[in-house]
Amino acid sequence: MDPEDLFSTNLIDGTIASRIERQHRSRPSVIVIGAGISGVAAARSLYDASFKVTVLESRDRVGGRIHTDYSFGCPVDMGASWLHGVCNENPLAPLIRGLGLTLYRTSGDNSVLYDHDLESYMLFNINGHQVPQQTVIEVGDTFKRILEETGKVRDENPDDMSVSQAISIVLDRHPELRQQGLAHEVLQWFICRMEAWFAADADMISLKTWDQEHVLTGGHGLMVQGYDPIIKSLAKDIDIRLNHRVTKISSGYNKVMVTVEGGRNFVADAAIITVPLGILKANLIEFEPKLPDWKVSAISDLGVGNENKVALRFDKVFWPNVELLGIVAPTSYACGYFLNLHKATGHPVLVYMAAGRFAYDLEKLSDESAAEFVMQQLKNMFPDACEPVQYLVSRWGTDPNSLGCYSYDLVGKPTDVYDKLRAPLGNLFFGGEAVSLDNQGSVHGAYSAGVMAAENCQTHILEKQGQLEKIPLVSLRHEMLETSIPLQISRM
Ligand SMILES: Cc1cc2nc3c(=O)[nH]c(=O)nc-3n(C[C@H](O)[C@H](O)[C@H](O)COP(=O)(O)OP(=O)(O)OC[C@H]3O[C@@H](n4cnc5c(N)ncnc54)[C@H](O)[C@@H]3O)c2cc1C
Repeated sequence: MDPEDLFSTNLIDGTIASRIERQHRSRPSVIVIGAGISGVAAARSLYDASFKVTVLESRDRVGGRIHTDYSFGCPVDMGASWLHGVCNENPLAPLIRGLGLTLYRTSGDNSVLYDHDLESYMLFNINGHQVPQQTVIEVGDTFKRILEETGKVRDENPDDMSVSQAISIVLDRHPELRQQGLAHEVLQWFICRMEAWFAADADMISLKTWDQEHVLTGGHGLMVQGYDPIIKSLAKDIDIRLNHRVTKISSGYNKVMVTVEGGRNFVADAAIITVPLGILKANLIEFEPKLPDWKVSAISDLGVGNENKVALRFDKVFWPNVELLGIVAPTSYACGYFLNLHKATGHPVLVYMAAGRFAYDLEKLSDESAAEFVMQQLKNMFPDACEPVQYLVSRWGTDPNSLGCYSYDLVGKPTDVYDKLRAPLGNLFFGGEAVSLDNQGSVHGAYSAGVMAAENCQTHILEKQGQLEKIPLVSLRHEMLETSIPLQISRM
């Protein structure tokens, strides 16, 4: 009998528990909830260490917020697309090297303004007039100055405030930094780019922590072949049950019982929870016993942002050969930009990216209306723009499997929120991007968080079974991938 069937009665009585105990004694078992990068990384580590691993995934695909779509005939990442930190210290570097994947670097180490260098922009106003590059550079410098000045505001104020509040204080103190007319619109565009980094509006972003992230060196690189090969490689041979939406997690008797939609139960020695923070915030999974108050507070004290993409495939390229085509406007909400995938991958694809409240508003439109809206923006810049052959629209904010795109620090976030989020509860362990030690909101952060949760889970189980000394905790597979093959980077 399959161990999970033993629990179809929904009861963990002494008899059943002891039978399960006997079945599992030889090989420790773990259920991983969620088959995003964090879940598959956790599962991979455990599988390579000879644990019995079952991954339960609500969607009909693996990858989660990594979703490389191939319907255009070329890879288009509708979720994560950049590797933040193109360097050997990036935990994903061994995998990327081993799989021979190429990176297109959109910015180097000195890029202050997020994942693009200033020279790769071409900006237009709402009437389609190109913004002189000199204005872009000058306002970019002013924006850096404003951000530096917000550092002083932070030092003076013990209490946290939003980045937009701090910018207002700086502009009141330094009227010479205020911009007028077109320059004001360009400044709003830089704020829009900042908001895209956090996937939240500037009035939601914490002044205390916005620049405190430990960013890896090497700049930012687009995954030319998409992120999907990494997921596929990690997921190879793992028992992943798609269309298994977890509704309840019960822990006790040194066992965890996980219930999926439809009532089927799965049982293991421990579970690793890697569902997005948005799912935990929405209480879509019942915990038995209930999560302690400190865990519930940690879940609510961290923010989840939203970002959406509208990808357009054309049959010819009618736009200039730059990486970003931006639209400046009087407010950051009304600004926008397209990522030119043609420059990075050679395919005639533009990807419009929207973040924060605007990303939620975009989800209120049908796919067709979203594509029309975006095309109108493009036609303002290029009146001769042709219609797209195909389009794709993401809906990360309302997708019941994600409910947001990634976590960010809310104003006034308690300092120990990450420690509390990642803290295990008996035989329940927590992975996912939001519990990453240093790089929340990223793929490599989610990966490391999954590996770390797996290591903690392994140690916990082996300690309980008195086997800690007998089994090595190191996964051989990753050591094998530590080769001297260099990262393949275009646009150095
Ligand atoms: C639009 C967008 C752009 C991004 N850009 C970048 C980028 O360029 N670079 C970067 O580094 N990061 C980027 N990110 C962030 C990155 O994608 C995430 O940090 C990372 O993929 C999260 O991985 P995860 O495993 O923690 O979560 P997920 O990938 O969300 O995995 C969690 C899994 O749990 C599943 N699940 C949910 N509920 C249940 C349930 N009840 N039962 C079972 N399974 C469930 C989900 O379906 C999902 O597969 C972006 C994200 C988005 C959305």
